[in-house]
Amino acid sequence: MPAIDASDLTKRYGDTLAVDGLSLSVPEGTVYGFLGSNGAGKTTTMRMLTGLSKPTAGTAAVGGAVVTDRAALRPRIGYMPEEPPLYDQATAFEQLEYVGGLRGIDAETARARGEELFEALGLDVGPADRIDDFSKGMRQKVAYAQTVLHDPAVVFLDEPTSGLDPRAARTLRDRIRRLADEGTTVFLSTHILPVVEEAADAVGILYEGSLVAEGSPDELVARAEAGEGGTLEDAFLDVTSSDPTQSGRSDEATENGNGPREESTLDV
Ligand SMILES: Nc1ncnc2c1ncn2[C@@H]1O[C@H](COP(=O)(O)OP(=O)(O)OP(=O)(O)O)[C@@H](O)[C@H]1O
Repeated sequence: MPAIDASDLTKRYGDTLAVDGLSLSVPEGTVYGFLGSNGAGKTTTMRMLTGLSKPTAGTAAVGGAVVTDRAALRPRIGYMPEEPPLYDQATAFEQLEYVGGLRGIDAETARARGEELFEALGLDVGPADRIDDFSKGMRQKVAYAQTVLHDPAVVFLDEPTSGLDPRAARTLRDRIRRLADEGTTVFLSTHILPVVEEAADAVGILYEGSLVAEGSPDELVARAEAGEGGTLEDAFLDVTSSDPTQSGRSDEATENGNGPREESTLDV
């Protein structure tokens, strides 16, 4: 059974078709790189796969739980959104204790696991160090630690390395790869293509709500016929262009206008 199994997943906001009949299958213990231009529907897809947004149509199961069954889904997944929820007034360890408490993990276990994770991530924090004094990179590492604290089967990461310096980005990328090598499935959305190129087993490219290309990074590069030295960026630009002279699928350029985002988190 795939770790992520989505069939015809669709989300409509009024006239905006944010995700249009998306089907994908991600095997256990692999990293799936999820790419797409701004507004392509990546966050909407992740919100549906993590039970935060109800699909307009279609079905999906993650870690064996259907996404509409939030009670079954919650313990099996970890989700690090683009702007992770952190309490500025808390210390890094208090943050993990709090999140652990929500997950049924006692404070002592959360603290011990936090120590391990922080060490692995190269995050040097003392027990009194508060999150509001942390750099962006330090915050991202705390956010990552709280996402994997309960050892979920499937982890969703939205731009985990954005704003990180090269060393911090590499540390996180290596952790992501290691997670998958240890059996966790990772769904990784990012605009930073080298991260996907190095960490992902498979890549899906979303364009105006539809999956327009899928394969290993090497396959996508080869398919883009980018020639010697082609990169995932060439492949990405090739399948996400609405310019008929630049894209092999230009005649499919959609009319799904990307309307303004409603300021609402209550879109279930
Ligand atoms: N709550 C909402 N209400 C109305 N429209 C929305 C809502 N959330 C997303 N959309 C619309 O759905 C489309 C897809 O948005 P989404 O945020 O999923 O894209 P994305 O690929 O994550 O973009 P980015 O890379 O910029 O984060 C956009 O047209 C967006 O305006």
